[in-house]
Amino acid sequence: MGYIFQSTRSMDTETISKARFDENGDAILSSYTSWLTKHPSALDYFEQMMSIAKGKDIMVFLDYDGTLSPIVDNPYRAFMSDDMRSAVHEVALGFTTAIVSGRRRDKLYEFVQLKNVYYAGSHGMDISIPLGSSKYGDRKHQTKAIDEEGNEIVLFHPAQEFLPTIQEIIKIVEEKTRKIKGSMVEDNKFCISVHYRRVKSEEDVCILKEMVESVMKAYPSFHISGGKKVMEIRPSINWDKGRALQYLLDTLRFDNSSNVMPLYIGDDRTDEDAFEVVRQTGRGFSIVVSSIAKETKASHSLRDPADVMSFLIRLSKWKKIHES
Ligand SMILES: O=P(O)(O)OC[C@H]1O[C@H](O[C@H]2O[C@H](CO)[C@@H](O)[C@H](O)[C@H]2O)[C@H](O)[C@@H](O)[C@@H]1O
Repeated sequence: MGYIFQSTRSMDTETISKARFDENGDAILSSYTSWLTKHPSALDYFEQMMSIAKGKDIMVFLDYDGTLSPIVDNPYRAFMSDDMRSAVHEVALGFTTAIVSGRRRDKLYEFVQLKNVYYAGSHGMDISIPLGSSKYGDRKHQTKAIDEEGNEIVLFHPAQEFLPTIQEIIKIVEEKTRKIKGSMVEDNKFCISVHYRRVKSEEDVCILKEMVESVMKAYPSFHISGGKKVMEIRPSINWDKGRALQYLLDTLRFDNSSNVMPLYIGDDRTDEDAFEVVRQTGRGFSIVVSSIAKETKASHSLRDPADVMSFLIRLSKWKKIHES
């Protein structure tokens, strides 16, 4: 049985230990306090983190839903607050910053509306970089293009060939699931999200899942992964948010790439791939956004988007002090 996501600020230890699964279906560990010793708060450990980062080129990676905007019932209304936008803007003035999301890139830009950050949509399967900042080479799946404002950009689309099939799947899944009240199919361009947050009964959720699974049997080159009350239909290519992070580190122009330190903040299962890449680089910080104790590869934690904002504000202030 699923567990309703709830801030642990209002929960006592006994309540936390009774909870069993979060809304991803991931096990909730018994004690948040002992979990914090393994994944300390990035706010409490800020000074320690920055003493390690001093002299390095931090590159900031941010997930969107559940990290920069709180989880809400309607995915089309997951707005970012102006204060959060301004915090991200300030961070991006001091550090190279990218937003890596399951959302389609154009939608992500509509929400974030910042010109000084890089965008990787569709779980990293849609990356856009201005030509001038890209180490543009003979890399597969890269093409030059012109954006809406006439700027030369480099697009990276490793799942381009799947586009027609994705549209076909969307039509079939929409048709099949139409009767499940509250369900919603979101076209994320290179992947598809089937939402069930607003489906009232557990029985309907099961029927919906079976419907989607049965449709997808005819599409063996795709797989379904889970997220927060969502089924994510993705092409089965060797690409994820971790690979996207690596791509951005490799592709953006850094004078001394061994001096670059990735800092990734995310809340969802798909962010774990990026946490793993950060771990493998042997430098950098991975921060999970969670108010419950759960299995994660992240080194640090923050409770919720409000904590993320405080962290970002502190980070840009730190940068200003250490620049002067
Ligand atoms: O990688 P992310 O930026 O975290 O995107 C993951 C999915 O987020 C969105 O869905 C989630 O947030 C919605 C709004 O709060 C919520 O209603 C839904 O239940 C969550 O699963 C987004 O709509 C998906 O397309 C993204 O794949």
